[in-house]
Amino acid sequence: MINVQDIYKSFGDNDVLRGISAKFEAGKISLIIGGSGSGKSTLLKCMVGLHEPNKGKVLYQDQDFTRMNFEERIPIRKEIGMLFQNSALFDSMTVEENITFPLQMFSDMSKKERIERANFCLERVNLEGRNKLYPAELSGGMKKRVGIARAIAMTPKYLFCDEPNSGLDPRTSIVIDELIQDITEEYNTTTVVVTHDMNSVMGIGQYILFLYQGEKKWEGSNKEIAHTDVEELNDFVFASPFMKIAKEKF
Ligand SMILES: Nc1ncnc2c1ncn2[C@@H]1O[C@H](COP(=O)(O)OP(=O)(O)OP(=O)(O)O)[C@@H](O)[C@H]1O
Repeated sequence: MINVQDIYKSFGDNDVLRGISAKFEAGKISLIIGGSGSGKSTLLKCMVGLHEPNKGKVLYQDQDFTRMNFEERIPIRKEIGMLFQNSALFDSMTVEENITFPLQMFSDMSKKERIERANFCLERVNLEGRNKLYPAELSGGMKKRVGIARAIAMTPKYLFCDEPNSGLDPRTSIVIDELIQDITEEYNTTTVVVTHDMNSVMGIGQYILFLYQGEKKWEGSNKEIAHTDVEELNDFVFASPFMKIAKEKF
């Protein structure tokens, strides 16, 4: 469980986050949604320590991450897996080297153990046998899956995904969503996803946090979202003609 309490973050006179509180539970997928510039990525970065909030706390279980120094954060950082927006694979490394990289950095596994773990993770994302390929030889969806394999290599307790569906076709997006869902359930991870993808919202949004101009405007589940009377949320989620039709069915 990650507990975010009253987070404020400004860049100069730009007040980006204004008093955000939310609970992200283990074994559940939590989505952060909102318009462009509403502060989603900034919140994610405050949660993993890439930004320091001006005020407020981020608690991992009961441990106050915000108060910790670099050294004190290391054990929690080791429990965090991250899937970045562009997959952020190292182009000069093979798939296997990309996946074993965090293990080499943060674990005391032998080379043989690291390769076994890479094979297991590749199998988990249905890319078995692709060890020796380079990122340039992979499709966008395959890169995301390698990114997920790398993110789960250390068996993380916390999984953060920034726009996991960006640039993917709808079918591949669903495959990625299902994979994130399966991993969350299998390993009981606390999974936090920043997304613009309304299919993901309706499909896997067990907890949804809607940011509007740096404030929490709504929170709830995908079951509840279709019945919201929050105007800004309705305008955001059900903006497209397709989503308008989908809303009637819920
Ligand atoms: N490092 C930074 N320095 C200065 N301003 C920043 C920085 N990072 C983000 N901002 C500003 O914070 C605001 C929110 O940005 P953020 O990236 O969190 O939004 P977002 O909701 O993730 O948007 P998008 O959906 O477009 O990715 C923007 O006005 C942005 O310019």
